Amino acid sequence: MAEGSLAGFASLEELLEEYVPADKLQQAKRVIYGLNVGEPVGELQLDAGVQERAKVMDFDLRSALFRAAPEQMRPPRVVRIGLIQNKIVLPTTAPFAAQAKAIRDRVGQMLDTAGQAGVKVVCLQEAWHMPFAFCTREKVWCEFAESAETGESVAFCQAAARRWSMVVVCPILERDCAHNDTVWNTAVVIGHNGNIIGKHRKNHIPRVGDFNESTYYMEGNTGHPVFETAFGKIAVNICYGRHHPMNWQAFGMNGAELVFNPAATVGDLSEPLWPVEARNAAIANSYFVAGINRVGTESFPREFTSGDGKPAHKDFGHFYGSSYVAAPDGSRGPSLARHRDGLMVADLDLNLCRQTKDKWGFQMTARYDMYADFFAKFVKPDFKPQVIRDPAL
Ligand SMILES: NC(=O)NCCC(=O)O
Repeated sequence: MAEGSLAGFASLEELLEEYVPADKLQQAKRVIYGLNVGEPVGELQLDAGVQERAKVMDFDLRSALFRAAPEQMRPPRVVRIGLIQNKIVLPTTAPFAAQAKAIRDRVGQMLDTAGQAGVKVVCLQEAWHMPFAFCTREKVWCEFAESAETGESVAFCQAAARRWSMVVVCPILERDCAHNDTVWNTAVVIGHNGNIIGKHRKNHIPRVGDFNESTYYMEGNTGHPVFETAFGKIAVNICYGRHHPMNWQAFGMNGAELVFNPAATVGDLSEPLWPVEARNAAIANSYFVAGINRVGTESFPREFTSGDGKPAHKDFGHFYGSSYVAAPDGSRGPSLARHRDGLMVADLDLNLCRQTKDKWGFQMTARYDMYADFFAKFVKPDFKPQVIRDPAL
């Protein structure tokens, strides 16, 4: 059985396809994956050359096609997006520069395949240019941090953006030299001309399990920016920020049509949450969400503990990949493999965002003023929870 697979399968879809008879599978999928404009989410016919590259370069290649209803007053606004999940290439004991270069070389293969497939906006996984060493609490890993403006990984993505006229979302460990060498967890958004449009710093920093990230960086100070690109209004909610509904909501209120969630999370902690959270955010905020999770198991040279009673160990556990796209109408596409590098290519008709708003009206039934009032009270030291006690107790 392939290491890191789901009981020998690349994904839950593959497992279901093997065991559920075709007529019943259709019904099961309708309930589990939803319908997009009344139909199962489609698949793209990707170029044979693109498929061949994925085979030769040994990465998973999957696709999804999300439609919107035709409108009389607006043409369709279809954008082709790409999600890339990747393992580290060299062991974490290798020289740091060699590790970083090997990852760039590997991700470059998938970025170029995305470009060849006609992708116009691509997003990489959280801190894609390095091992996710934040479990260790060792400060040596800060050496991987780089400038969001001039860093090597950013320059590498800028070159890919120029080569393919493609927006690239490049999540890095950032070193802000202009502010006294401060370290941040940041996504740099690169325009299709290779220019830097802006950056977003991770808003919510985990303190759960081995995710000892607060040893390295603080909560971000960039708010909830939406980046207006040539291909749509996009935002980035970095990993653990997906557990915070208001974080998602603020990106939506600033006008996002597509929110990427570059992540690094492991099976034991969050696998059952993963298929729910991006999809729920897409539904609640009437925008598309693309979740990209790291893949593979990364072992570190020295043992660490996280104060949770577990014996000292050298790895986080398995990063389960399973990147996917969810649509505002509640439908979702297939997952990339749980155990392999992968590229997801998806066509999204962004008209579906406004159509869903018009149908469900969440933006008009949200009662923002009521909640603004509640939160204003909640953050005051004299806040008293509104609890009405059963007088019979
Ligand atoms: N990278 C990161 O924030 N991971 C936290 C774990 C999780 O949110 O599943």
